[in-house]
Amino acid sequence: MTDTTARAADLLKGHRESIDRLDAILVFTLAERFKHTQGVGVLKATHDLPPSDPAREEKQIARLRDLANEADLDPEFAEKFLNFIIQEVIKHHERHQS
Ligand SMILES: C=C(O[C@@H]1C=C(C(=O)O)C=C[C@H]1O)C(=O)O
Repeated sequence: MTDTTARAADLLKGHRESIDRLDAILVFTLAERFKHTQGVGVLKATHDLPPSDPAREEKQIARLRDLANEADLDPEFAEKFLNFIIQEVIKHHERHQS
């Protein structure tokens, strides 16, 4: 192995270790978010509120797009990602109501 290859292997290892830690943060963050959305689902089911709130979603998407721009993350990707999560939350809320 040349010095350059060894250095590249070291850098790759470092990046992958950071990626693994960040993936763990993502999983714990998502789990925490779903705990709160489950709480919202229970409140909605017991107070006769609809599973989705499009006005709230619109505000969240606008906010997330701003944050993504600030963080140098593709805002289209950020919007798709949030929408994916919200759709899952709405499914949970619909289940609470049935
Ligand atoms: C969690 C809620 O329910 C739904 C899910 C949302 C979310 O995951 O952020 C946002 C709005 C609602 O469509 C809520 O109304 O706050």
